[in-house]
Amino acid sequence: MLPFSWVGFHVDDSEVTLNVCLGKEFFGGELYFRGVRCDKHVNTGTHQEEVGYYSHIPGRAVLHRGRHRHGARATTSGERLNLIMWCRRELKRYQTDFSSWCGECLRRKKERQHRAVAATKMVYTIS
Ligand SMILES: O=C(O)CCC(=O)C(=O)O
Ligand SMILES: [Fe+2]
Repeated sequence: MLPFSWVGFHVDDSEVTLNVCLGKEFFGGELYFRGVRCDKHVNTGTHQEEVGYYSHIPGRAVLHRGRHRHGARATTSGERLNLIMWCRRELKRYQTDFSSWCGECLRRKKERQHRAVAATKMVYTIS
């Protein structure tokens, strides 16, 4: 058993993480999620729609992207036992560019597209 009851905010060094709750009886220990990020944007702010929670249930698992920023709240009583599998393809093929998964990259790309469309509309309106 780990000598602490909470896990700080982080991303996993994995492409996909499988987190299986094995038991036992406990209160607390919820996971909180704050959006997928690449290395460049890992410390950027969280948008309201990216806030999510997952309460562990013994016998159930959650599968999430390693780059999905998360942490675990304190287990306030009892004992929580989880099996965590950090999964990725073989090391030499490990994907390090997560920009296509990153919520911040996607948001910025969308903003650029909107600005381009707005600029095009302005050109058509003026001419
Ligand atoms: O305690 C948990 O359920 C999450 C642990 C975790 O995120 C990790 O070990 O990477
Ligand atoms: Fe984790």
